[in-house]
Amino acid sequence: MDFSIHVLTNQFYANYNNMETALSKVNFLGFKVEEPLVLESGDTLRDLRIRYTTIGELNETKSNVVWVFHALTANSDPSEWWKDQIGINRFINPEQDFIVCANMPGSCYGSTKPESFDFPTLTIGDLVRSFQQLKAHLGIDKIKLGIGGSMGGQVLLQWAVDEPDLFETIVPIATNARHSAWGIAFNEAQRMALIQPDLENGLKAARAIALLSYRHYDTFDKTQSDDDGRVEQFSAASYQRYQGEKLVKRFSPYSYYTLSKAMDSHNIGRYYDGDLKKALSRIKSNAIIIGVDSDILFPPQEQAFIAAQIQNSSFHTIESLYGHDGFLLETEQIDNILTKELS
Ligand SMILES: CC(=O)SCCNC(=O)CCNC(=O)[C@H](O)C(C)(C)COP(=O)(O)OP(=O)(O)OC[C@H]1O[C@@H](n2cnc3c(N)ncnc32)[C@H](O)[C@@H]1OP(=O)(O)O
Ligand SMILES: N[C@@H](CCO)C(=O)O
Repeated sequence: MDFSIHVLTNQFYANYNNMETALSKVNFLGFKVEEPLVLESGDTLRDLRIRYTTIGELNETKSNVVWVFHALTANSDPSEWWKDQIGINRFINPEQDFIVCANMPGSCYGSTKPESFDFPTLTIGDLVRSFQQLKAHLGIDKIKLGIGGSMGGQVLLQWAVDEPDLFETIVPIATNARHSAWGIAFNEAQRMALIQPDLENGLKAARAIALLSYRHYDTFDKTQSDDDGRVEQFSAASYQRYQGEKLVKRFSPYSYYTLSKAMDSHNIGRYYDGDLKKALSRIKSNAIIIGVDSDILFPPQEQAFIAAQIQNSSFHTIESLYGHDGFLLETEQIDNILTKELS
C-alpha cells in the first residue's frame, strides 16, 4: 500500500548534465511494507515505510531497471547527489533506463527512522530484505544494473550474494565485503563524539571525524593549507567546523548512529562460515568493481579482493584528490568505465 506519496510527483527536473533540457520524470514515492520485517537481531520492525525515487519509465519487458544505492547520509534522489552520474549524455540515461533508488530504513529522508537511540539494530542484510519488499511491490524480477558506493556498495554486494541471479551487472564502488576493523574504529570514534548532552554538537564532531576518513592528506594539503604564517584560525580547522555545521542542518543524530552501526555489521560471509570468498563466489552477475586510488577508508585492496573472487569481473581504480568521497565526485571516470565495459 502506498503512503503519503506523490509529494512531488511527476516533477520535471531541469538539472541533468548541467541544466540541459529537462527530459525525464522524477517521481518521489512511498511504500508501506505490510508484513513485519524480522531483523537479524531477532527484533521486528512493524509498519516499515520506504521512501523511494524513480526516474524514467519502466519498459514493457521490465528489462531496463537500474537500481542506485545511496551511501550513509544521502537521500533517495540520485539526480540530486549524483547528478552528473545520471543524464542524457551518460551511461545511466533516464531516457532509456528506469532508475530506482530507495532511502535506507534508519535514514531520515522519508523511510522509517529512529526517533531516539532506542531503535532496533539494523544490519546491511536487513536493508536488503526491506529493498526486496520494494522490488516485489514494483513487480521487478531482474535488475539490469545495480550501482552504489561505500555503504550503498555494501548493500548492493550483500543483495548480489543473497540473490545471485538478480543483477545482470553490479558496480560496487569504494566498498568492501566485510566492514574493516579500521572502518568500525572510525565509526565508533564518531559515535563516542556523537553521544553527548548536546546532540547537535555531537553530530558536528562526528562528521568532522568522518571527514578525516573521507578525504586524504593530499586533499587537506592542496585545499586547506595556509601560507601566510598565521598562528591560529587555520583554514583546515574552519573547514572541519563548516562540514559539521552543514551536516547538522540536514541529518539526524539518531539516523547517524543507527546507520553507522548497520555499516559495522556488514559481513557477507556471516552465513558462509565467515568465508568471504565462498560468499562472493556465489555471485553470477557481471561485476565491475571500482576503487578510488586515494581512499584510506575503503582502500582499493578491498575492492581488488572482491573482484578476484567473482568469476565475471573487472577491477578499476579511479584517480581522485578527494579520497573516499571521490566516488561521489569523479563521475566522468566512472561513466567512462561503464561505457567501456558495457557498451
Ligand atoms: C549535490 C550534493 O552534494 S547533495 C547534498 C547532500 N549530500 C549527500 O547527499 C551526501 C553525499 N555528498 C557528500 O558527501 C558531499 O556533498 C560531497 C562529498 C559530494 C562533496 O562534499 P562538499 O562538502 O560539497 O565538498 P568540499 O569538501 O569540497 O567542501 C566544499 C564546501 O566547504 C566550504 N569550505 C571550503 N573550505 C572551507 C574552509 N576553509 N572553511 C569553511 N568552509 C570551507 C566551501 O565553501 C563549500 O561550501 P558549500 O558546500 O556551502 O558550497
Ligand atoms: N560522504 C558520504 C559518506 C561516505 O560514503 C555521505 O555523506 O553519504
